[in-house]
Amino acid sequence: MRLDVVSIFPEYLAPLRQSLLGRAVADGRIQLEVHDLRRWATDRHRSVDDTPYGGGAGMVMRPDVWAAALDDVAPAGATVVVPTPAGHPFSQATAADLARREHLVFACGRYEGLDQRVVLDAARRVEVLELSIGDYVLAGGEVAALVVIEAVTRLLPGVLGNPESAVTDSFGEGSPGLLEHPAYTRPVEFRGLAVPPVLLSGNHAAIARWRRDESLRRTARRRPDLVARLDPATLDAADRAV
Ligand SMILES: Nc1cc(-c2ccc3cc[nH]c3c2)n[nH]1
Repeated sequence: MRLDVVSIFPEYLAPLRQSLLGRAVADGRIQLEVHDLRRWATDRHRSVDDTPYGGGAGMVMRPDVWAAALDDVAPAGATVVVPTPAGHPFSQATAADLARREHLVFACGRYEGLDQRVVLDAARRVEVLELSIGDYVLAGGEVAALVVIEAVTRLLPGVLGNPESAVTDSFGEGSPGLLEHPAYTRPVEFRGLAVPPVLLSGNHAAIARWRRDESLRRTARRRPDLVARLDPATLDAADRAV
């Protein structure tokens, strides 16, 4: 997979060169290039924004600068991801879809965002996805791009340390729509708090049952919206007894 990220704060994307992802980039399993949007600015002040038509607070990012950048960075076949609070909700399913693509280009806005014609123009030749990572407002698209890139690249074979956890995590394909059960490690007692005895029993069926029950309980308590979306066909009699 190739990743290109365009931003006026390229140093915001430095975390992409850390940890497991950084190792995948360093050894070429993932190609990553971060671009400073000002490279495509045309005036001597290298400006990238202007006042909004129709008035209102803040500045809007100029279409000419962004279009020139995407013309260079997003060839036919690339998928352009534009983080925005007004985007389609980003989900694990979206991450799985993006993980199957060859080339992702992230257009990270600042100020009040990109002139909408940047999206309209790019959509004439490549797929453009406007994505929201949640119903809260950030100061720019860089952090959202980091979130999407991490969620996507951890699904790529050979990037994540333990491929199994990509399945068993909350929202993983192994338990679609359920929150992950609690996890424990040594010591067996910590500050007066014990590990649930079933986890020490060696009874794998009982452990699996306990974990499933905990996932169901946790999901019912914290995310009733997910319970409402559960496919009843995926629940067995023991699930229904929780
Ligand atoms: N889900 C979410 C995305 C954003 C976001 C994305 C891009 C820009 C550009 C300027 N402010 C931005 C905010 N906030 N919250």
